[in-house]
Amino acid sequence: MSQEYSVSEVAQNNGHDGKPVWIIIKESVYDMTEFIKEHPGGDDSILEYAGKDATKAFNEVGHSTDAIKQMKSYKIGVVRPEYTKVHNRQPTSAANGLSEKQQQQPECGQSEKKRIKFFFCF
Ligand code: HEM
Repeated sequence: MSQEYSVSEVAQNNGHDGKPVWIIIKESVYDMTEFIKEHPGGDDSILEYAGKDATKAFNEVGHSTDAIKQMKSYKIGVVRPEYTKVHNRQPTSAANGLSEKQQQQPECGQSEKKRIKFFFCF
């Protein structure tokens, strides 16, 4: 089983005062301390998200499949399930500027109860 970290534990590892540089991408926690020196996108782009959720930024760059494979080497664990539950299948949205309303919006056709919303989705 993967090591679990709370969001506040991750936040403490923000690269300040010689601390490691951890980031969250999807529900996974990555230790970027060594990798920032060799990251082709520069250290700044990662340091900006040290201790935070970088999912949106990571996706927006459109990283190659090689980059995605490379991520495995830096994964140290996952974010505690409470985080995933609270953010309702969008565990990484909190630090990415989505409003509460956006975070709560269900995807279309997810469940029986939400089927009624189907019509509003198209
Ligand atoms: C485990 C995490 C990460 C890995 C393994 C990784 C790896 C890479 C690799 C291999 C490239 C070269 C281009 C490619 O193959 O796609 C790249 C480029 C880049 N990455 Fe990352 N990256 C990570 C996280 C991030 C994050 C969090 C950001 C935040 C914005 C970021 C921003 C960039 C940028 C701006 C480039 C340059 C794109 C370009 O020149 O077109 N990366 N990254």
